[in-house]
Amino acid sequence: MIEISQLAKKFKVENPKKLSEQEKKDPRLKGRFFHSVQNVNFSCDKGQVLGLLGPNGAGKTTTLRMLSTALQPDGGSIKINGVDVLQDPILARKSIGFLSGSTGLYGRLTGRENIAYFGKLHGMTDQQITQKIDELSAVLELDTFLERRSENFSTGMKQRISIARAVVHDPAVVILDEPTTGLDIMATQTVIEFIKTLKAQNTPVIFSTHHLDEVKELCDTVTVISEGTTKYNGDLASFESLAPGSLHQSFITSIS
Ligand SMILES: Nc1ncnc2c1ncn2[C@@H]1O[C@H](COP(=O)(O)OP(=O)(O)OP(=O)(O)O)[C@@H](O)[C@H]1O
Repeated sequence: MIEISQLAKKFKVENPKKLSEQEKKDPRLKGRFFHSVQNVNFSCDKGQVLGLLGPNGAGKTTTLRMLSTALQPDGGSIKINGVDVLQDPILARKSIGFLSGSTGLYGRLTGRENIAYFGKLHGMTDQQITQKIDELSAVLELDTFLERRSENFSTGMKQRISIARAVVHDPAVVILDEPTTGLDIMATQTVIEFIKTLKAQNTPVIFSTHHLDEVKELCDTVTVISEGTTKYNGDLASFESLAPGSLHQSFITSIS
């Protein structure tokens, strides 16, 4: 179980001229600070998949980066099974598997070496790493490129290795920032099936997306954030019933 309460993060605006026109008008801009995340709340239980939705710039990536401990929050709490991970970053790194949109692979290493390197950082033995890579290779369909250097991988290959790398240590919670962005139909399906496998193993999964069809297929619960604030939290059926017709309409209703 992961519980996020009143999470907040502001950034100092070093050069106001560099802000986009939209950011200049955004109520989150207060003096020299841009309050990217102001009050985000949600929770995700064992065996649940939570879809994190929001318009561009809503604060989804900033929120997920705080959950992964890559960013230090200015306020709020993040608890895994009741333990505040901000008090114990080592526990957090052990407990959370995080796929970020920006971390690259080491091009000179093979797919297997990239995954194994992370396994070693987590203190796994060679035997544990080999066994886990075999398991992940089967579900993420890595076998045809696992032994190749990753420098020339396609977007889909890179993403599948990155996902394997994020979960090699069997984390208690998995957090995926836009896991299917830029992927073709086949690679998207592989990632969707992988999320279903995690769910079947009872691992809570939180993923951000702009694809409402993925939300319909995968999610038990939905959180919508806009301008750094949670606007909606609820199960998929309640989200669907926000507006008859389509999830698209439900999304619009939730942020308006
Ligand atoms: N390091 C930073 N310094 C200053 N502003 C930042 C920083 N990181 C994010 N922001 C700003 O915070 C806001 C939220 O960004 P964030 O990337 O979290 O949004 P998002 O919901 O993930 O958007 P998208 O759907 O486009 O990926 C944006 O206006 C962004 O420019």
